[in-house]
Amino acid sequence: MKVAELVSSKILIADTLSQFAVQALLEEAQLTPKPGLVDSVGNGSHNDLNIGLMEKSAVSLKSSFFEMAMAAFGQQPSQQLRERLAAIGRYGEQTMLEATGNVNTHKGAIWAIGLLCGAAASLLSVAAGQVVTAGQIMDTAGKIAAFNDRYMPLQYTKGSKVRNKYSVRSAREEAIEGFPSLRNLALPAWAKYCNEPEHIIRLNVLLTLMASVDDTCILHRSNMDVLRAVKQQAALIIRNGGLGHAENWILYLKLDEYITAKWISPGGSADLLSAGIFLQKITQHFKI
Ligand SMILES: CC(C)(COP(=O)(O)OP(=O)(O)OC[C@H]1O[C@@H](n2cnc3c(N)ncnc32)[C@H](O[C@H]2O[C@H](COP(=O)(O)OP(=O)(O)OP(=O)(O)O)[C@@H](O)[C@H]2O)[C@@H]1O)[C@@H](O)C(=O)NCCC(=O)NCCS
Ligand SMILES: Nc1ncnc2[nH]cnc12
Repeated sequence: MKVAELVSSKILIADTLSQFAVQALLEEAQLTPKPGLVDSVGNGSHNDLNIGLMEKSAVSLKSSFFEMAMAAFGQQPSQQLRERLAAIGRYGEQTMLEATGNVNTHKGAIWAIGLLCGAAASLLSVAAGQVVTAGQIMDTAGKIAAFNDRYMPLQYTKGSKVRNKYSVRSAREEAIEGFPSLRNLALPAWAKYCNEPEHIIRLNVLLTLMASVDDTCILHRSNMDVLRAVKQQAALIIRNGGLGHAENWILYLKLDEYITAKWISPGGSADLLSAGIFLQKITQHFKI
């Protein structure tokens, strides 16, 4: 392949990946109704968020995802790649805060989708016609995340406060372990409910994640008992066959009432849902 062709194919792939990333964020935000989360009809347990802000945030992140894909082309997982993606990720966080007037809309999603975007670009640049699976993308993302970022500023984040208090799998471990919640729960749930309408599949995937994820957003605003109660209620709906069954909407309504009463938000599960939508788009488009 000539240099000009190579550069334009890289740009095309990076553009496609970053478009998919933004679409995944938009589709997660617009999925309705979601308990405690912003959706098309309400702001969930958030005084400072709304659907317009979520959409603005998603669109603002396009160039950051594009840069992450470009940075990863032709690269194997390495400390250098980890640090490059981290610098772009921090720039993305800044861009998000500027777009939203300082409200955190997508920090967890920038992390998860940013790593997956870089991993996909890295694999697509060497695969040239070979099969690349969602599993390989998650493995590669995990390997990148496992490298140390020497330039990470010391921040006392909500996640770090929760990690000091409880032994949990937060956003950090989720990525380093190669996204077990996506791999073992979300993607199998997609396959299991594949004959349902798309919005029901996605709500069932969200519930599947909520039944298991140690969501530091929930833990930071409440405690382990509340997280356990959320997990149990979400798991019950899934055990009963999910939201394709009309009678389970009563349980979903109860879960929503509980989440609203406790004023909590499953933001970590929402991020993993958008990461799952992103992987689905990649695998469908690149037929991998
Ligand atoms: C490694 C980082 C993810 C930082 O992690 P850490 O845990 O230290 O930091 P947090 O600031 O707490 O952010 C983590 C966000 O990840 C989401 N999340 C939570 N639990 C999980 C989980 N178990 N698995 C996966 N993901 C999870 C969650 O994001 C969503 O919630 C956000 C709203 O959160 P917040 O504002 O904190 O809470 P609210 O209650 O809404 O606020 P108030 O209204 O009360 O004020 C929302 O944004 C969702 O996205 C957590 O917030 C990583 O970010 C990092 O190191 N970044 C540096 C750059 C980098 O290295 N990038 C690499 C390449 S991209
Ligand atoms: N829809 C949503 N509402 C609130 N926080 C979120 N974080 C990610 N998606 C979210």
